[in-house]
Amino acid sequence: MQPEYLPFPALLCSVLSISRQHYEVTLDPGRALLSWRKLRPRSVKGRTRAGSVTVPLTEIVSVEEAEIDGKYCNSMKWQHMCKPHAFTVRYIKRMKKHRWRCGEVTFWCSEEQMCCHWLQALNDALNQQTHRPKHLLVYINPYGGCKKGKQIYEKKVAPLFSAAGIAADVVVTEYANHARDNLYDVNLEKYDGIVCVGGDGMFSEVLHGLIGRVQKDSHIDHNNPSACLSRCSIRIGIVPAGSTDCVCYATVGINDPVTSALHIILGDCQPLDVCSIHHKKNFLKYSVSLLGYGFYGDVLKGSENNRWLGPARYDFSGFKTFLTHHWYEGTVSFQPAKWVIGSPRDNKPCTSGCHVCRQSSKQLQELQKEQNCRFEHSEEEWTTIKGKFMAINAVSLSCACPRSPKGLSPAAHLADGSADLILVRKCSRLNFLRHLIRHTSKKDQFEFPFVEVYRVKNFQFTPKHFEEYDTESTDIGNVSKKNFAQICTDHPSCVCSHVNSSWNCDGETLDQTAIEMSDKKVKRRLLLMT
Ligand SMILES: CCCCCCCCCCCCC/C=C/[C@@H](O)[C@H](COP(=O)(O)O)NC(=O)CCCCC
Ligand SMILES: Nc1ncnc2c1ncn2[C@@H]1O[C@H](COP(=O)(O)OP(=O)(O)O)[C@@H](O)[C@H]1O
Ligand SMILES: [Ca+2]
Repeated sequence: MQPEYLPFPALLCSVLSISRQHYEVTLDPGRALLSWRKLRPRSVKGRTRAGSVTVPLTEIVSVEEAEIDGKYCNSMKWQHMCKPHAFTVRYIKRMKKHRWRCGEVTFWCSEEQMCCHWLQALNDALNQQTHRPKHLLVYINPYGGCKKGKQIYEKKVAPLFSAAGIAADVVVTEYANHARDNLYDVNLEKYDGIVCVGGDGMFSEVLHGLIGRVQKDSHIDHNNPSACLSRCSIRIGIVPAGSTDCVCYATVGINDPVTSALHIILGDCQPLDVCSIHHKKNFLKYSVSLLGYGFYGDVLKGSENNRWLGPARYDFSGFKTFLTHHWYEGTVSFQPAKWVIGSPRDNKPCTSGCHVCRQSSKQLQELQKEQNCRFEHSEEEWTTIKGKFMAINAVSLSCACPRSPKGLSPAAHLADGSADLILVRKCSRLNFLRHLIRHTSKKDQFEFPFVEVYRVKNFQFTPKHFEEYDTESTDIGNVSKKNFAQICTDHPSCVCSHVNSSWNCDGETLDQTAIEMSDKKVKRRLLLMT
């Protein structure tokens, strides 16, 4: 049978076979769809099965000529054909809860010419997807999460990359910060994207390497809190293999390596807010997920010696930290993010293509143009709150993760240029437990008199003992440490070890407790391939 073909990109329609059944197969370049429909639908219990499948061309993973083994050639079915020809299409199958799988279908053609024509048309359609990566640099942390990063990549991700014709240069890290250091030397122009196989800590390492490298190449001093950073044009993809995986979960909706690999193959792209943390004029770190003092800082500190427990170290340490029930005194000051159109109390989570992010970042860009990027000098009011806190959390995204599917701030936006600042004031142990439990249910965790949440563009925190013993010295950390040591010597029986907590910055402990965080957006935005 001759295909009704017209020159590409006209519609292509043929009768082909799938598993010995005849199907009408249509490639509609105008609507960017590939569909197949059974020609003789079978009746099951009196009902006719539709037997029709439609796949957007943007969701085709690969197209290749099928291997035809002897079994098929000798089968009765194909004896009437002098030589059967077939091609296989791999495509995205959407499952429940944002999970993706790779579906596969082999179409059998009666003639070689027809098969070639279909292969040509489908490959032309795939070649038009120019945003798809062809060459990736992959960093695997073999010690993250359950120590299965290498296995996950080799078994679940590499075969998909290879089927999609993606070349990957793989580096299995040998020490912490190996990937970060490597990114300063590597020829980035060779790659369309970087993939990190690991958790939030590993993502943060790659992010620091990439942002740092780009700033170094552009001679930008990241120690200057008001400097406008150069934009990174290369994307980072995450294959989840860590303990929390909240960057992956909050962007993709699930922490599943196959789903992430498929998003990477399609070249999906999600901008992400990145904030920078400084202590006086010294750059400390960037953060994309949680910057937490008090409860989450203590959970992280307590988990460090129990890394052998894998992801369970956080549960163990979380339980112990909850029992100790420490609160910390200090001053938080912040400026609200006035350009945003959403609020942390909204009830819609941010998803890909979110209009709140689009609108907010448009308004932010206009504001930045007006202010010529000098955010720190804007005249807007600072709100100052002095108090005793169980936890101070600043999140640039929801921080949804398997432990808390809606996250620390369910309505936080991935790319609106703001962070949500959550203040949990000193409260009873029972009340704190009620607040924590709400993270695991649909109930509002902010609906307590001791919890406040603000959408901010920046904030500063000074622990009480820094306020009292701070000097004008630039080396504030050392001066305050000295003073702090003195308090402890003066009061051997006091609870000084509990006077200060530490900051948990995307799973890393910061050396400083007095910090300034600013969320400059747009210029610091990375493209995240998830
Ligand atoms: C009684 C039930 C209480 C349940 C409370 C659940 C609250 C969970 C909130 C989780 C927030 C996670 C924020 C993410 C932080 C990550 O960046 C960080 C590093 O991740 P990784 O590199 O993958 O290890 N993870 C953490 O700091 C762990 C926090 C765990 C808190 C229990
Ligand atoms: N080969 C390695 N050995 C030890 N630590 C490493 C190695 N590679 C990366 N790291 C560090 O491990 C930390 C945690 O990694 P991550 O993948 O986030 O695991 P987890 O989610 O279990 O914390 C990161 O801060 C990263 O810098
Ligand atoms: Ca945000």
